[in-house]
Amino acid sequence: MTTSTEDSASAGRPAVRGATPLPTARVLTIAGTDSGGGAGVPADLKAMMALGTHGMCVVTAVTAQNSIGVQGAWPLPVEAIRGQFRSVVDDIGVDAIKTGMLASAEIVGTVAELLDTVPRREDGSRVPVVVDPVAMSKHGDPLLDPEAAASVRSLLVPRSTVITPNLPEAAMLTGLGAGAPPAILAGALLELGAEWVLIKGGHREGDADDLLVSYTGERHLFRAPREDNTHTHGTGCTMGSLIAAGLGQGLTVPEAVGLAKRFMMGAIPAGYALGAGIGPVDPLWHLRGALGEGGWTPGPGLQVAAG
Ligand SMILES: Nc1ncnc2c1ncn2[C@@H]1O[C@H](COP(=O)(O)OP(=O)(O)O)[C@@H](O)[C@H]1O
Ligand SMILES: Cc1ncc(COP(=O)(O)O)c(N)n1
Repeated sequence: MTTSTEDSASAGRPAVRGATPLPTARVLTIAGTDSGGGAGVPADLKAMMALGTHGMCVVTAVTAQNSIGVQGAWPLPVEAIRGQFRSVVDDIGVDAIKTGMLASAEIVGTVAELLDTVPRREDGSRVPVVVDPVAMSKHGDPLLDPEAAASVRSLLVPRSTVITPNLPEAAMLTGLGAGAPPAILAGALLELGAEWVLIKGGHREGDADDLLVSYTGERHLFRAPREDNTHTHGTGCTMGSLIAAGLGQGLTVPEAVGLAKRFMMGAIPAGYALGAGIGPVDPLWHLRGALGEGGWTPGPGLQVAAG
């Protein structure tokens, strides 16, 4: 989208100089909201924007949530989920999709059905789908009905390009203990039909290493030291959305995970205190320096000419 001062349609209006580059990809999150702004849809949209993509959302559930916990959760009727999805996909289109909190077996089934309606890309390949199998908040509050785990396993895992469980989620989906080695957990998820599995290391002891494996036997270990910051609300949502943003821009799965992991190493130390509990990770950490001491000033790409 470029705005030209010569454009006759803009005659008489203030001229906007400098082209605003088109976002490089349209990325959709299908997830729950977090009224506290730290996880779920707000985190996803911030992360998608952080990598320069256009973020969009299909809200599955509304949560009353803050730094202390989840005080309430209201799944939306499936018609509302179908309606949002059709609005986005049928007009705007999508280059990558990420799923987060899906709340119930009925919603998981609806989302699986909707994913099958996404048009293929020009080269005939499927639009990549990142499945973050959100089951519980950092405070330990449930975000998925226990009986819905079976639907995630049978309907969503086989439709994923990459599934990104933390250790407890991997244990829930495989029936193995959270103490099982990441390679064993990943192998069991590949058997359920995932193309790629990323076992995240946020919940383990020691370093925050993440293991990525593919059904073809490719294996990558993304190593990172554990940051001594308790303000990690939204890390999983942010990571999944960054991966989707990378895939939407044409990166391979290992490239997108590598980019996301490097980006998280800036976002996690920048997590900040908010409320009395766990504050949010900061997907926009890289903009902070640019804001300057005196507050925001227009950058060179956005200059509004006088009159
Ligand atoms: N304290 C930490 N230091 C460094 N990396 C972390 C930390 N906590 C989480 N991560 C990383 O953040 C990403 C999200 O993981 P995780 O926190 O396990 O997800 P979730 O929010 O789903 O539980 C992973 O790359 C993980 O390794
Ligand atoms: C709506 C919603 N989606 C996902 C999470 C998980 O995020 P976290 O594990 O950081 O609490 C959450 N708390 N709320």
